[in-house]
Amino acid sequence: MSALFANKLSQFDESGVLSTLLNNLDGMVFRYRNDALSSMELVSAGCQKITGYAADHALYLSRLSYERLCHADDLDKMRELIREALEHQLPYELEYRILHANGESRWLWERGVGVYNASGRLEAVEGLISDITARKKADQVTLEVERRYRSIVENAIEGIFQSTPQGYISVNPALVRIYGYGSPQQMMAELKQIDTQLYVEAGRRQQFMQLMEQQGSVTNFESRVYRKDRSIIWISENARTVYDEAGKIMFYEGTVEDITERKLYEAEIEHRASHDMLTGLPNRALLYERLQQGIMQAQHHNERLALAFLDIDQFKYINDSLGHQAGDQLLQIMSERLLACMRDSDTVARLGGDEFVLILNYHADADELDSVMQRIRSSVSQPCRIEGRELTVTCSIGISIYPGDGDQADVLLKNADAAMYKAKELGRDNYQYYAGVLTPAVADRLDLMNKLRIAIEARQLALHYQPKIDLLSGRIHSAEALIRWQHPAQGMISPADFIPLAEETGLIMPIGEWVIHTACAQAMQWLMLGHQPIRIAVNISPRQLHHGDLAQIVKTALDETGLPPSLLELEITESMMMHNMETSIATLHQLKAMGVYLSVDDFGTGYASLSYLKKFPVDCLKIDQSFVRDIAIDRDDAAIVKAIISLGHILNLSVIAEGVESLEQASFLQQNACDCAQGYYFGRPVSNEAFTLLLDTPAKLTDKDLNKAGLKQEQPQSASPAKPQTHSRESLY
Ligand SMILES: Nc1nc2c(ncn2[C@@H]2O[C@@H]3COP(=O)(O)O[C@H]4[C@@H](O)[C@H](n5cnc6c(=O)[nH]c(N)nc65)O[C@@H]4COP(=O)(O)O[C@H]3[C@H]2O)c(=O)[nH]1
Repeated sequence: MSALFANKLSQFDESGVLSTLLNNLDGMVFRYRNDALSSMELVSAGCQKITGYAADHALYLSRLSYERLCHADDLDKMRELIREALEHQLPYELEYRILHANGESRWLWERGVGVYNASGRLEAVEGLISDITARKKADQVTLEVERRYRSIVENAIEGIFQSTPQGYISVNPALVRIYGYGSPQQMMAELKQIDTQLYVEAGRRQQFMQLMEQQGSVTNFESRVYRKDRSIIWISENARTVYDEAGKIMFYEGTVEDITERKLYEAEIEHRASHDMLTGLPNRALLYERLQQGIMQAQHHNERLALAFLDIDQFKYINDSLGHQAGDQLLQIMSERLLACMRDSDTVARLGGDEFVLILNYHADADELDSVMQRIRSSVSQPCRIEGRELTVTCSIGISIYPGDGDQADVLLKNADAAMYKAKELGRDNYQYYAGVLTPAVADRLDLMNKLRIAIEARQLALHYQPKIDLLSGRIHSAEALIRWQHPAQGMISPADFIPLAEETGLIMPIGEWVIHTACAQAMQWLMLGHQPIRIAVNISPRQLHHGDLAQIVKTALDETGLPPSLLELEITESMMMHNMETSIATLHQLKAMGVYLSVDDFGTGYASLSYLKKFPVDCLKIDQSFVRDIAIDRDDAAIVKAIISLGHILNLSVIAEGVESLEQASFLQQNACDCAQGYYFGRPVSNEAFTLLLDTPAKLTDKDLNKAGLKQEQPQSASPAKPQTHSRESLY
C-alpha cells in the first residue's frame, strides 16, 4: 500500500482494522471532497484490480482524473445522475464502462452517497465501485438468447401461444395470421372467450384444459376453430403446462398448426372410399355402415326402419341402345330425384348398376311409407332429357322393415331384394313389401342365387360329357359339354334349374367363360392322350352372345389350351340368333373366321326360316328332342324331322338329332340320312373320367345293333365310311 493511501486511511482508522477491511473488499471504496477538483481523500487497494492503476497514482488525486477512464458515451449520463442524486441528498447507483489499464473495456457498478454538514451543504462523496463485467457479459448472452428466441417465435410458421384459463398472454405473428387477426395485440384484446369465440365444438376448450391438468401436455389436439371472419379451419395443437415453483399452473404454452388442407385431403380420400364416383351417393360399404347404425338406433328407441331396394326398369335397354354415357346421365338424374324425395336423415345409396338402396327412418305408420314410395315412383317416372331425347323410365321397389323382416343388415337387404324381384315379376313399375311376397318359391330362388355366387370358387361346378354319334360309322364323333353343379348339401342341381337364374343375374358370364375354358382344356387333353380328335360342343347362353365379348373369350380359351378351333363347337339356340340379329351375325362371323364350328341348338322350336338361316355362318342344325321323341309313332313329328334333315342338307349343313332314346328312333334317323345323333340310347352325360373310358372302348352303337335294325353294313374299321348322302360332310380339321 502506498504511503499516501495509508496516511489517508489512518485518519479514519487509527487501529488499522478499517483499512484492512476496505482493502480486502472485492471492489474499490472511495471518498472525494466537494471542492473544485473533487480531490480524492480515499481510494482503497481494489482500485488496482478494477482499473489496473495503483490507488495512489497521480491519476487519483482527483475524481476528475478518474473520470477520464470512463467511456465517453457513459460519462454525461453518469455525471448527470450523480449530480441530481446529490442535489436531492439521495444515494445513487449507476453502471458505466471504463478503459482498464490493459486496454480492455470493463463494466463497473458504483454506489455513492453525499456527506453533508449540519447546514446541509455537500462536503464529500463516498461510495463503492465493483467490477460487474462478468455479470454484464452474462446479461448480454441472456439478451442474445432472448433475442434469438424471440426471432424464432416471431418468424415461426407455426402459431405459438401462451395462455391462461383467462385468455392469451402472448401470441406470435403466425398464430395471428392463422386466426385471421391484424396484430397480436388486436387478437389478444378481441379473443377473450376462447371456448366460445374460437372452438367450433362446444366444450373443446374445457377438454383441452382438462387434459393439460391431468397430463401436463397435449399432442396433436385436433379441433375445428373459427377465424376472425367466422370461416372455419382445422388446427392441431401441441401444448404443455408451465408450473411455478410451488407447482401451481402459471400458464399453458404451445404451438398451433393449420391442418385444414390435410383434413380436406383426408376427407376427400374417405369420401372416395365410401361414395359412388358417378352419383356421389354412399356406396355399398357406407350403406352397410349406415344400415347397421340405423338398426342400432331403431333398436335403442324401439322404432322401425325401412329399407327399399330400387331398380330402374328399362335401364339395361337404355344403356345398350343409347350407350353408357346416356346410361350414366340417367343414373345421375335418378339419384338427384331420389335424394329430393327423401329427408336429410334418410340415406340414398347406389349399389352399382341401376340398383339403389334407400334407408328410411320410419317413425309413423305404413301410410307414411306408402306416400314416400308413391312420391319416388312418380318422381322417377317424370320424363327426362338425355342427349336431346326425352326418356321416361319406371322403377321397381322392394321394401323390408326392421325388425319384422330381419334384424341384421344382410337379411334386410336380401329381403328387400326379394321384394323388389317380386315387384319385377308383377310387371315392374310398382313396389312390394317383403312381408307377403316371400313365397317358398321366391325364398328358394334367392337361396339358390346366393349359393350360385360362390359355386365357381368353391369348385362345385363340373362338366359332364355326352357323346354325339356319327350315324354312319356308329362311332363317337364329338361330345356335348353339359354343366353340373354338385352342391355339398343339396346334391346335384340340374342346369335347367340354375342356368336360367345365372342368365338372369348375369352370373352366366363368369360361369360361361369357365365352361368354355374347361371344355377346351378337356378336349385338348383327349387329343394329347392319343384319342381320335373329339370335337367338344359348348352351350352358349343369350347374354354371352349379346353382351359379352364372346369372340375374345373363345380366342383366349383356344390360345391358352392350344385346342385347334375346329375342335370347338358352340351351340346357339335359334331364338337367340333371331334376337338382336345384327350383333349375333357379327359375332358368329368373328367366331367362324377363327375356325370354330357353329350349330343351331333346339332347331325347330323357334322362328328360324330358310332365308334367315342363310345369313348365319352356321355348320350344323340340331333337331330339338321334342320332335325326336315321337318320330317312331307320330307321323307329323316324323315329317318335321325329315323336313329339317332335308333343309339342312339343302343348305349344306350337317344335321344332328338330340334326345334319341331308342333303337327305333336311331334307325329312323339313320334311314333318313341324319348325320349324327345324341341321346340316352347312345350314352348319358358322364364325367370326364367316364367319358375317357368310353373313348377307349368300342362305340355303344355296335355293328350288331345296327345290323339288328337293318341299318349297318359291316365295314372294316380302317376303311373310311361310305358317303350315302349327297350333302358334304366336313372333316374335323
Ligand atoms: N330326356 C332326355 N334328355 C336327354 C337325352 N340326351 C340328353 N338329354 C339332356 O338334354 C339336355 C340337352 O342339352 P340342351 O338342350 O342344350 O339343354 C341344356 C342347356 O340349355 C343348359 N345347359 C347345360 N349345360 C350348360 C352350359 O354349360 N352352358 C349353358 N349356357 N347352358 C347349359 O341346360 C339344359 C339342360 O341340360 P341337361 O340337364 O344337362 O340336359 C341335357 C341332356 O342331359 C335323352 O335321350 N333324353
